[in-house]
Amino acid sequence: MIQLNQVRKVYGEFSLENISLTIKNGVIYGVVGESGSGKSTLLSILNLSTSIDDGKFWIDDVDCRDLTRKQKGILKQKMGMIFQDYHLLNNLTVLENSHLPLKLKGIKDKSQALFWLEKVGLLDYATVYPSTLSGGQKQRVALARALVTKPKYILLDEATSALDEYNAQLILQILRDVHDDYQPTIIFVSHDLDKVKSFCDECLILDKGQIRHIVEVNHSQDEAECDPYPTKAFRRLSK
Ligand SMILES: Nc1ncnc2c1ncn2[C@@H]1O[C@H](COP(=O)(O)OP(=O)(O)OP(=O)(O)O)[C@@H](O)[C@H]1O
Repeated sequence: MIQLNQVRKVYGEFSLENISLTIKNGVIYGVVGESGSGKSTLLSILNLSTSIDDGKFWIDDVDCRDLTRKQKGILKQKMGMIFQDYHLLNNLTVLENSHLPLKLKGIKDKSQALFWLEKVGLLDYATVYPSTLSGGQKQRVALARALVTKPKYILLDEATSALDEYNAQLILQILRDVHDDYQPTIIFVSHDLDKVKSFCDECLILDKGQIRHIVEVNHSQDEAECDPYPTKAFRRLSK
């Protein structure tokens, strides 16, 4: 479980303020908001890449404010991350990129990396280098790399935004299958409201660095039957 209590992060004129939330184990949690609302900043806090300026923050009951390098490493091993710009290593092949998180754990066996490359439809590309791939293919390699350790937390920063609808749906379907398989917690940052509404169980709406609303998404409920405030907020954001 992830808990934030009154978290604050300041970047010059911009600040994330009063961020208090609980992300329960196994939930698919959306973070949505306009450009510059602080979505990536929040994700990089959750990913332990950015320190907080104030407030409290726990992952699995571990206080994340003053972690040693070793403690951070242990928590990070529970995470698989997809970055907005993929973060693939261009000097490694597709297979080596996908295998990297296992290699860092001392696991030489590449069978899991091959398994995930097949899942994302890129087995034929195992020996090529990322620079020769399309954006959608790079994103699928990033997905294979994020999933190869079977992480407890899967963090996705605009993982589908740069993709055509076919590739976006492919990635979402793989994530749904993974979620059905072992119920990881998935944190899905996006400005695409339709995808957040169809994919997530719960959704945080960020507005200028502050929580505007936390919405439980009821997939069986018609929008007209939903609480009018979040519906309005969704509409405003979708303009
Ligand atoms: N490392 C950094 N150093 C300085 N300012 C930063 C840093 N990271 C983010 N910011 C600032 O924080 C604000 C929020 O940025 P952030 O990337 O979190 O927003 P976002 O909602 O993810 O936007 P987008 O949808 O465009 O990716 C912006 O004003 C940005 O310039």
